[in-house]
Amino acid sequence: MNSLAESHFSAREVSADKSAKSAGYQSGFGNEFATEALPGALPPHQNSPQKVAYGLYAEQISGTAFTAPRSHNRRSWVYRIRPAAVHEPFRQIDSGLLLSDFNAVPTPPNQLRWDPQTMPDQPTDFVEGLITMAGNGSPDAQSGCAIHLYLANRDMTDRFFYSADGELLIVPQQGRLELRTEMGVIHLEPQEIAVIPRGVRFQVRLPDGQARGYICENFGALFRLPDLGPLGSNGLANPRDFMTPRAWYEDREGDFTLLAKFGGHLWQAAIAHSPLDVVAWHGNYAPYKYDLRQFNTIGSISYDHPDPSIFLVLQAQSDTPGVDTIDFVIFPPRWLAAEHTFRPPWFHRNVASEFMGLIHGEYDAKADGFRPGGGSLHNCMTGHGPDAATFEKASQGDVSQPRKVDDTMAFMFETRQVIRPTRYALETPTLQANYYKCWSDIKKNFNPEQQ
Ligand SMILES: O=C(O)Cc1cc(O)ccc1O
Ligand SMILES: [Fe+2]
Repeated sequence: MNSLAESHFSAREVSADKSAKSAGYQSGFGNEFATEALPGALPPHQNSPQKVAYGLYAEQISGTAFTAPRSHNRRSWVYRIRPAAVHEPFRQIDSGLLLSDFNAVPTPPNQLRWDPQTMPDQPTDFVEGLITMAGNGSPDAQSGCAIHLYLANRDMTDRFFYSADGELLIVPQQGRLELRTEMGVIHLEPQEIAVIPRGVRFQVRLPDGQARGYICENFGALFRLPDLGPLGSNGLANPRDFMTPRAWYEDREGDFTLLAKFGGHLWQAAIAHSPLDVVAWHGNYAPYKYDLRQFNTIGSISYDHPDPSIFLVLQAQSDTPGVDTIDFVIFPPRWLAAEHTFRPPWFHRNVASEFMGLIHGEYDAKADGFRPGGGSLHNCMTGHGPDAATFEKASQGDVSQPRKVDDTMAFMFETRQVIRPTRYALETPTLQANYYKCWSDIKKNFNPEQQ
């Protein structure tokens, strides 16, 4: 129960309303949550009574097939001022740099790396500031993902958005976000992530005036926590650290806009009320956030650098056991203790494809050039690994003592299918033309006479 339920803003008042305090969070991953902003708004023991308390409408939102196994089944019941159906017809609008067609340009097998994008000089909200960098699969196939950047410097006040194409994994890099969703408010800062489920309407406000970050739009099976296998029953991202907002609503009327990403395109409809009007809800299909600093990092305490699957936060499973369509992996601060070992990531080529971003600090495989807010892409079987400077340093240094890798947070969207950069990503001046040269100074050390 919360006191924010009485947030009845007029359209004029809302611009003065700088921040909707969160009504708090409920803890746990994929739980059956139940939350009401007005006492007694949730119907007891049934979902769809003949009349709902306070004159609310009952509505279900399903995120999985009705018949999905119970362990995967996700749906919620929302009790709202007006049903989601109440709005004018949608018409397609220009989606700018936001897209979901990844076949327009051939994908080179090159190592690719981008500098951070600079903030727009025009007022730009979260949706206007979406730039699709790469992706695979399609919303139609309900498999694959789009990798977007967002660069925003204007609050969404009268505009609301949802993606019917996929759930949105939001990774802030700079600036806090206030995510006002149908199911409650999430306050998010860099080093935290949020997931907004497919279809859930929301708007983004910028407490710091501007914000930049990354998004993985997951077209396929919903993100879930990985199994832990021999690690046992605890570790990696612990379920209790996931936070889902409590119900919060506004009763606000005006000339508003509802934006939908649907079938890879952007659509717009007039709506005369705020769709953030859910007074109570229950179920297991809801937005959540997670603080990456809570990750229980596991590593080698004997020898050799393990595969990065030990850093897996969330996975989107495919139909093939053990093969995910998307792995969301992080490289958080951690102790390196492996002896007689080359401690940074080794040289490698993988069947999976890897888009990396840097939230904060430095990444231990790259001495320089990989900057916070930038990105890199190493596709299926593309050779990569430590740059020449990192190799020199790590193959000479003392590895008899543990060393802390501190003050860093990098992440990877790793996918089963090749990640195809967009035309924009291949033509933007932020693409580093000389990235491949970070391996040019790798020396030939081979000497058959010396073991
Ligand atoms: O390419 C990268 O830096 C990511 C990565 C890290 C690691 O520790 C092992 C393999 C891998 O792809
Ligand atoms: Fe890699």
